[in-house]
Amino acid sequence: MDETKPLKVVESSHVSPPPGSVPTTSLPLTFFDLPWFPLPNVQRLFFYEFPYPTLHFMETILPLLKQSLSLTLQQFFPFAANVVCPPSPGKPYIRYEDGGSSVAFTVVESPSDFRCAIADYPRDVKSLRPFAPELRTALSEAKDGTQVVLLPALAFQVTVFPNAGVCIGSSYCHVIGDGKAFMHFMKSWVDVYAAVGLEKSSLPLFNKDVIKDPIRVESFLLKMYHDWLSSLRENSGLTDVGSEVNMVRATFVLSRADVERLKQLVASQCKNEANSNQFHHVSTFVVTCALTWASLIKSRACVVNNLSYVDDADELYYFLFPFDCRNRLEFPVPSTYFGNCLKPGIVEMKKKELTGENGIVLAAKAIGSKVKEMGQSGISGAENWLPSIVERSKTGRLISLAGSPKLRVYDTNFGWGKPRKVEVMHVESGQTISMAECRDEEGGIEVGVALNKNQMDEFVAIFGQSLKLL
Ligand SMILES: CC(C)(COP(=O)(O)OP(=O)(O)OC[C@H]1O[C@@H](n2cnc3c(N)ncnc32)[C@H](O)[C@@H]1OP(=O)(O)O)[C@@H](O)C(=O)NCCC(=O)NCCSC(=O)CC(=O)O
Repeated sequence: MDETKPLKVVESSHVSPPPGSVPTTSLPLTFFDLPWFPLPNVQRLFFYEFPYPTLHFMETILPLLKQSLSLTLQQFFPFAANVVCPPSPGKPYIRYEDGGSSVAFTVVESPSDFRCAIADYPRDVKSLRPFAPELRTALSEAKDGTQVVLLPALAFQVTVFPNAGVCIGSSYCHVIGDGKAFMHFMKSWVDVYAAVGLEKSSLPLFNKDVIKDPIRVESFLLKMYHDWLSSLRENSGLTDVGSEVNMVRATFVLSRADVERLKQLVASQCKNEANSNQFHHVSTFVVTCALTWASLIKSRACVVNNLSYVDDADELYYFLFPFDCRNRLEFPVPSTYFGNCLKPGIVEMKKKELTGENGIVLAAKAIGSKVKEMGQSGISGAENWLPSIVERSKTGRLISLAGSPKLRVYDTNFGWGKPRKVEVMHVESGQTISMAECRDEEGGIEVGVALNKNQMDEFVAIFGQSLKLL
């Protein structure tokens, strides 16, 4: 059932803004953009029901899809550009060239089962890979003869499952922008496709000067960038998202009622505390992260402790989540700001707390406090953001979060219905979980998880049991 059958390439092309519509332009990168160089590209798959033959898609949908993409790229030109990576001591930057920059756009046909592709149940992590486009790093020669690495910003692959569905697979370079910037672009594409047009007030803002760097974090991050570039040249390739054998991925859906019950559980425990008058941040996001993180560590403990007895109850586990800083800093950054504007929130808890009876409540309190604290701290301590992630990820006990219910990925409706399923590929590393709003119920939430088969069995049982006991 998980077997993926070979694809047939139907069309291979490139889409760029209309010729002459965007002048050749360079944009600098900020200290929010630089940390993303070593990280994998973001691959997001949007699956739609489309019960028509491939020819129907090619004749009635594809021309307008490409034309509207071209017009949208005119407003979001960095997504048609490259990140230029010069050797030390050069600084990387974004470069768009009129007549030279474009987005790879491929159409393929798949004989695979669409229902299997959009399923929630655990499936081999490899089963979705054929639907995600690759972004290929290139080498180019600068005017002075030095070789520079070029990272393309974005690529699309549309997969048609004849008489069943289509998948718009995207791959973008995180250095260009974060999830908010990417979803701003996707929703604008939908509006242009539907001939709604783009409001001037909702156009992206490319002014990188809005990001202030009073403590010069950039200089430290540039050093890290040059180290990364050297290793890239030595290994002649980008870091791959490695994944173990026997890894499966699955989606877990929490209904609005599940979320409400979780919130009540946490709120009632907080009320019983001595400092009950203290405000606790008990949002949908917080309780969902708490349930998932606690279930993950419990399931890992079940699998590991079956194999050997290890006294690691005091060992620290880490949960990393991104915090969108737009409109939340010492200086104004508008919500339409294009680029990266995320800071990391890291929560740490002892294994015995997370896996204990009260693990979900303790995790919710820890994550909620961190969200609250981050809302007040602006960019202070920015020089420690990256080192603290690197240090903790070395332990193998760091789980990070991709996506957010606020990105509203299911609003990406081109006119043939909202997506049946949206998936984030790099969940498959097993170190990252994904989160999105629930497709079918306002207030519900979806979580994407990948684990080895044994741990997934435990996780399914623990996660389900926790919800039942609420
Ligand atoms: C730090 C946070 C995760 C914390 O989220 P919380 O929901 O706990 O807290 P909050 O202050 O934002 O919201 C609290 C309450 O206010 C309401 N609320 C506030 N703003 C809202 C909005 N824009 N839309 C809907 N609801 C909103 C909610 O009802 C919520 O309660 P309730 O929910 O209970 O009703 C978030 O603020 C945030 O920054 N999210 C964005 C993260 C992001 O951009 N991730 C993508 C990373 S890029 C990436 O990973 C790559 C990619 O994805 O492409």
